[in-house]
Amino acid sequence: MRRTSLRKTAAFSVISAEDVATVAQGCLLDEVRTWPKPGLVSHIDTGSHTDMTLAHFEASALAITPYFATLYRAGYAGEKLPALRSIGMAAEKDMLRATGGINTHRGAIWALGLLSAALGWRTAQGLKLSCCDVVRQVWGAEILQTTHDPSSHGGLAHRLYGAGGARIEAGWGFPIIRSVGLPALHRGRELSSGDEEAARVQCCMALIAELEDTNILYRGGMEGLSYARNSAATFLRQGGVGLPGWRVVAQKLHHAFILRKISPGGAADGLAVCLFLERVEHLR
Ligand SMILES: CC(C)(COP(=O)(O)OP(=O)(O)OC[C@H]1O[C@@H](n2cnc3c(N)ncnc32)[C@H](O[C@H]2O[C@H](COP(=O)(O)OP(=O)(O)OP(=O)(O)O)[C@@H](O)[C@H]2O)[C@@H]1O)[C@@H](O)C(=O)NCCC(=O)NCCS
Ligand SMILES: Nc1ncnc2[nH]cnc12
Repeated sequence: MRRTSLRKTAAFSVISAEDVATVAQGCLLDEVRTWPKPGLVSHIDTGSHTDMTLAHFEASALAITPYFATLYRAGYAGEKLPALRSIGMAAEKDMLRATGGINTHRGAIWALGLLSAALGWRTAQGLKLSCCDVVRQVWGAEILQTTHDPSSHGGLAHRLYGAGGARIEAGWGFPIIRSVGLPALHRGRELSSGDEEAARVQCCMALIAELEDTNILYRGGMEGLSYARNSAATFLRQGGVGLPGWRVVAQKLHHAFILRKISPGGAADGLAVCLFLERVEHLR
């Protein structure tokens, strides 16, 4: 396919399918290469996980990259949700093949996949809508109607705790990403005088404090979720990455999550989504 260069319109940039895929890959790699994120895998350690390492995330990110371009093209062609879902499921299969059966990026395929499709849709329509609004307006109703697989971890969290998880966030146009994640990323830069890793930690903590993360619910129940939210909120209240010695505080929290074996996979995906939105919408 012909590669188009970035071209700015009055409100949003036009970005090619290949560029979207490259940006998505960069965001996934930046997410995993952020430390300390409580309970999560990074280049330093494997957090609460005994089955996944940085290498799994890198292999997975490489394997799923082409699907973001495919989803962009599907959005450009005006495809409905079922067509996007079959591409997303093929991406999940390749992820599992690359990781030897480990779920590294299921939530990221979902969110970044829908947003990639939204960028394609918006380019084709020439409309000045944010890609989060495109997801909500074009596919939101269908997304909110999809039923939970009762055997999935998300399905279990929905049945036991009524958690909406990744579907609700996407169906409503990523409200927590927009109202919590992106402002925290910007605030993190201010607090740390532009330290990008610190900004990513601030963003991840803010998302942990707000999201109803089905990974935490699955492993730690409601008690685990309350603990995770409260402790991340305390970190932020105490000054977040603006606090002198914040890395030591964040590292302690990381170890506390590891002791409880909880892992905020939804917040990790949310961090990648915030980076993606900044980069494709040129918010920064
Ligand atoms: C519609 C789906 C989202 C269905 O998924 P599911 O029913 O599982 O729904 P959720 O649990 O809500 O979400 C799936 C993943 O999304 C991440 N997530 C969790 N909470 C939230 C939240 N509140 N908001 C947004 N996103 C959230 C999370 O993904 C991350 O964690 C995974 C790693 O977790 P890990 O701890 O290793 O857990 P497991 O391996 O599962 O178990 P154990 O280790 O504990 O044993 C990793 O994937 C991260 O990305 C949730 O897991 C959707 O997935 C679906 O239908 N997909 C099909 C394809 C499709 O339709 N695509 C559309 C076009 S792209
Ligand atoms: N860095 C990470 N660690 C564990 N689960 C994740 N899901 C997405 N990113 C993750």
